[in-house]
Amino acid sequence: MIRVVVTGAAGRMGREVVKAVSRTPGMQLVGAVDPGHTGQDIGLLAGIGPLGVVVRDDLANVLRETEASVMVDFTTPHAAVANIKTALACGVRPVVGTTGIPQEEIEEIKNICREKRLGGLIAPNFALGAVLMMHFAGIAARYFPDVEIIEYHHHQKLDAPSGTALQTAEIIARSRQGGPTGDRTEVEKLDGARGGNLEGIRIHSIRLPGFVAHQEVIFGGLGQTLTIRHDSTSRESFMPGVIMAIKKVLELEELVYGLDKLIFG
Ligand SMILES: NC(=O)C1=CN([C@@H]2O[C@H](COP(=O)(O)OP(=O)(O)OC[C@H]3O[C@@H](n4cnc5c(N)ncnc54)[C@H](OP(=O)(O)O)[C@@H]3O)[C@@H](O)[C@H]2O)C=CC1
Ligand SMILES: O=C(O)C1=N[C@H](C(=O)O)C[C@H](O)C1
Repeated sequence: MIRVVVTGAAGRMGREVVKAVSRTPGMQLVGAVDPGHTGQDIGLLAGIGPLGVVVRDDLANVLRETEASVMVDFTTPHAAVANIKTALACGVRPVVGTTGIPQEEIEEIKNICREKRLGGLIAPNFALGAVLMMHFAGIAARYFPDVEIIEYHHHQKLDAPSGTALQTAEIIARSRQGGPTGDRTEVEKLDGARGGNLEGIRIHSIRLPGFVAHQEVIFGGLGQTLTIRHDSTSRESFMPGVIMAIKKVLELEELVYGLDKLIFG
């Protein structure tokens, strides 16, 4: 039985993880941490009826008392870094979906995992379709060096651009030969009109009610465009990836970044 603690358990993603873990054979939800909801039954918060797991705010004690083997974190960048370090100190493997964690923190976490020979996973997107979108974008970039990314998210998202857009741009930058074609002499008449710029790849972030998580990667060529689009229409889309990561992290002895490494090797 894989014993799982969820941090950020009362949040939009945390509640979905609570439901998914609770209905997965071979897994047991043993703890829930979310400081704003202490004392409440997490099953009731997640809308699946009482589970007898009460939300707490003392992660280290929860991890030790429950003898957890995996912690799943969907919180904020600052909280996630502290939670991951607490988990590793307790010998618990982190599976992390929180985006916006600074690169230097990821490097430090990598070192802790290596020293302790403990596996961990940080993935900016757990939806299989999004992982494939990034993979296909990497292939297309070999043939189409001109590309821009548009990502669309719900209006309560804290970070921009999304972690997925950043990972997509990094994959494209590694895959394409050189930068965009031609000289650009454009003038930005309104600050930000051309979006963010990661290694010459423009990223545009839309935030509106009505969206969950969506992205288009648009390649432009001579007389043609190629658009690769992924839509998460519900947060259930992330759950098969989260469940897969909980199982696979037990076999890892280092920190892995990106679900693609577990899927494609
Ligand atoms: N990798 C992926 O596939 C996906 C990643 N995400 C990422 O997951 C993160 C969370 O998203 P979402 O669920 O929408 O956000 P929410 O704001 O709905 O949930 C975050 C929860 O974490 C709680 N929290 C804050 N600090 C702590 C702490 N120290 N310990 C435990 N819980 C804490 C918050 O409480 P309070 O509100 O009281 O502060 C809140 O309940 C974001 O970074 C988002 O980008 C989202 C979807 C998919
Ligand atoms: O905040 C979200 O909702 C999402 N965040 C992740 C990201 O930043 O890429 C994954 C997905 O896009 C949903």
